[in-house]
Amino acid sequence: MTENKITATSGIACYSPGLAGIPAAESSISYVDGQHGYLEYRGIDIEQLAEHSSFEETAWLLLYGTLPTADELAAFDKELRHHRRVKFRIRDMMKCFPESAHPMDSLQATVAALGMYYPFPKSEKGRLDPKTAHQVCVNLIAKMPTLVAAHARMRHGDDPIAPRDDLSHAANFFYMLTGEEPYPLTERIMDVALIVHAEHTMNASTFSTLVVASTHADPYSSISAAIGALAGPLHGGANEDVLHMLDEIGSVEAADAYLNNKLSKKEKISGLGHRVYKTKDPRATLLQKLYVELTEKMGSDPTYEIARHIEELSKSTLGSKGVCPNVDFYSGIVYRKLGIATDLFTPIFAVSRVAGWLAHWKEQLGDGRLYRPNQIYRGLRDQTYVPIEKR
Ligand SMILES: CC(=O)SCCNC(=O)CCNC(=O)[C@H](O)C(C)(C)COP(=O)(O)OP(=O)(O)OC[C@H]1O[C@@H](n2cnc3c(N)ncnc32)[C@H](O)[C@@H]1OP(=O)(O)O
Ligand SMILES: O=C([O-])CC(=O)C(=O)O
Repeated sequence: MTENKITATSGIACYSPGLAGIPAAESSISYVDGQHGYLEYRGIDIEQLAEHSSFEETAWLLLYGTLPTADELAAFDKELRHHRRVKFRIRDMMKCFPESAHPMDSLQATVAALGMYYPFPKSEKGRLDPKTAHQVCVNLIAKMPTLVAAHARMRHGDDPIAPRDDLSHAANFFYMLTGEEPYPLTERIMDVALIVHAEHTMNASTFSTLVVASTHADPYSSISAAIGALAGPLHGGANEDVLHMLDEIGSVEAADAYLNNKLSKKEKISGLGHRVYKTKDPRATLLQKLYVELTEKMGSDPTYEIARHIEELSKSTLGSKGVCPNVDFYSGIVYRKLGIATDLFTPIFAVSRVAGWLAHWKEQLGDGRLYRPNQIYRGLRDQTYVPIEKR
């Protein structure tokens, strides 16, 4: 059989597993310097945005390329507040989901369902009509927090909490999740977490958005696909796994043995490593600072000490490979400190990242081409069909 195996390589320039290092688009939305641990949205350092911006303003920056004027920001904020509610039929549909459903699965399904209620005009598929595109962006950015919070409550038999239009995006999300209006520090921390997760070049979920969008499928399908990709433990799902890992380790004293055991079995440590960063992810540094800020008011807890110890230990075992904490390493520790359930960490990531996904969707609609890469065929050729009785 092996002699019949052939490799058809015609037209294939090169093959890079996981498309590592292969540009999949030209984009002007964000920039990463993976050697120095540097990230910019539209040319602005993420640290400056974390310090001075809000999620609403950052979302506009990503979507429209420049910081909004005061009037633009006020109008955008008003639109977002206005579109937070979701139709009761969507909530009824969610009531039928299993209580054990993972919130990312619920979010993926409900975002796909939104597309049935807000059909994308067929005449505009593949052509950017700025007004329609803007409406899609507002609808998804405004409604995704409501969908996440509604599922989080309904799975416990509680009624969803209606969004409030007197609260900021971050404060309203926290309020719908917990039933409590956040303290100013909590609101700021949620806001910064949303800012720093909003965009990250050609990551797997953004690429998924673009692959689906490139067929001129509707944007809700594209974002639903992106949510599916983000959920995986090698991508956004790692923020949940980090907390499971830290809980499993249980104490600083047990961290060394845990790490060595994992590495001896060649298993990956959640929250460490990145395709692009070969140093500590700047977002991990920012999220760690947020946690420290929180502890000044609320005290620290052992989970953080275990995480810090893992980071220290990994410097000697994995540092030479450039494997360092990524954005998912410290985010869950922050969310847990705010009283948020572990399986909601990745949905929070999605609520933020939808801004980046939509910015890429808009950018590609302008002049994108169908994604249709090649493959290296390694199967059989010229086989003859054998009738079933002769096999
Ligand atoms: C928002 C985000 O998506 S951030 C990433 C979230 N994902 C995680 O935290 C999951 C854990 N990390 C990983 O699985 C990986 O680092 C990924 C998937 C993020 C990146 O993977 P790749 O770019 O394909 O790197 P690759 O797997 O080739 O790793 C290169 C080397 O570093 C090692 N390595 C990478 N990550 C880790 C890790 N988390 N733990 C231990 N070793 C690791 C690999 O074993 C490999 O070693 P080798 O050269 O001796 O074989
Ligand atoms: O860029 C990546 O591959 C993953 C990542 O950090 C992100 O999406 O935020």
